[in-house]
Amino acid sequence: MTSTKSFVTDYMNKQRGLFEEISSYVWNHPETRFQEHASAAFLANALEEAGFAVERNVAGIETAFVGTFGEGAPYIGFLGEFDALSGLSQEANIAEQKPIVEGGIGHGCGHNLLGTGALSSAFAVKAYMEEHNLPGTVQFFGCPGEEGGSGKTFMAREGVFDHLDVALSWHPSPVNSIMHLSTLANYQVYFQFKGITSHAANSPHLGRSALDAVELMNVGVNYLREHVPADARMHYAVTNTGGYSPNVVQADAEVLYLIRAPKVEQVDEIYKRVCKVAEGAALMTETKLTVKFDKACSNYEPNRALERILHQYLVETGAGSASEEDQQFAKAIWESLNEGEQKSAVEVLKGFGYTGDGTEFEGKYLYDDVSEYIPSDEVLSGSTDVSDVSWLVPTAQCTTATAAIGTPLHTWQMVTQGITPFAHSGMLRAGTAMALTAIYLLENTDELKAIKEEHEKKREKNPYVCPIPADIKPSAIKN
Ligand SMILES: Nc1ccc(C(=O)N[C@@H](CCC(=O)O)C(=O)O)cc1
Repeated sequence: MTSTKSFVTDYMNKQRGLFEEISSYVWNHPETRFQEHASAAFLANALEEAGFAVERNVAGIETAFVGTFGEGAPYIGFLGEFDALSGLSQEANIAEQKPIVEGGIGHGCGHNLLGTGALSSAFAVKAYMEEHNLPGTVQFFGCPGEEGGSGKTFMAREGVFDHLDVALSWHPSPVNSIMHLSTLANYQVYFQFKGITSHAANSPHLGRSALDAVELMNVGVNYLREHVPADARMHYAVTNTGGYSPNVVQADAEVLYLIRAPKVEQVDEIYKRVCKVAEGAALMTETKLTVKFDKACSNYEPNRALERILHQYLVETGAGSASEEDQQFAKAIWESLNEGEQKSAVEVLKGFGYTGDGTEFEGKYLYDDVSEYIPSDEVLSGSTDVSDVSWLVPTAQCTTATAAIGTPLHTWQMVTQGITPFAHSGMLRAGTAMALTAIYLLENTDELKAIKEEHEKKREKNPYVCPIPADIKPSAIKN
């Protein structure tokens, strides 16, 4: 074992209790986008107690913060998330669906681990820098509202990441791998229709139905679906149906669209066509349309030179080992998955960058290896606001096994596995691999050259333009 590796692993082992406490606190205080007040405060206070200078209210967002240690270049940033999802409240450590709060919030994407794992890297790098008098700056970015909010894209718009030399992050999953796939860019937009109320039986001819407009818009978009690129996605949620009275013509209705495609330009083209469909619906129903842009994010741009280094340290960190109890729980989780979920297990792993064919999982419920790194141009059918950072700064992400093979994101199974010893071990392996990568770059600043060259070559032809218009502010959701 190299002395750097033993320094970082010893640090993680000594501080494991603290990191488990932070991750468990965030898990126990699930909060949706831009309302993560308890989680953000807990993480920011932990940074301060560890000796970081903390700036709160970053980019005008109450739950965004940055912790900084050191001075001058190079600047290494760790990206941490901590938001949860509505409708996913779930008790911990049981293999059956059981909400803590009926209809409540839960950590269905493992962001309690994500934020704490990135924090553990920042802490370990600071400790190493102090011990070895290493110059440079390490920063932890507290990034709120990843789920449906694109917090980082708003932060990117305000220039929060501009000075960084590299950014590192990770995501909990069932596999140990580099996340080398690109992701879908997206726009999220509200379409609001305003009509005229009337008695639905007595004077229906006087009413103009906003709800009809929403329905007609959705029908129109469902026809449009055939005429967009195959990998584009258009989802919607009706966020206002106009009330609970069928005998009143609904004068106000609203639908929220999430439009995705591999490139921002494609999303923009589809968006303009969706707007035409909405205008058509307003014309048909004689209602007034208001389009309210909510948020957007770009597609992810991987940096292969940085990924290669992160992979090397992920391999060096290893896959760890699971206890008999971890194995038993993972088996019970696998058995709770339906046939479709079990059949999709390998596909789910491939989305996280796993490059094998799944044969080595025979008879296993927990992944016990580190996937080979074979970068590909494939696109993951999902989005992340890490993408906007990746356009500005060379960025790499790893993933570590924190859950049973087959566990899909955004499910109660993901929530219930969020604070197990196995999940915390995975979190600290990601923390270790990212910390080792950062220390390597701080000690070998020449290596930054190739990483930056790769980044700049892409940006020369295609500079970053923030996909969120300048006047749009982050918006929370009602729970
Ligand atoms: N490594 C991952 C990062 C994010 C996600 C994810 O589920 N993201 C949300 C983000 C949605 C949004 O951008 O609003 C999604 O795709 O629906 C999945 C894997």
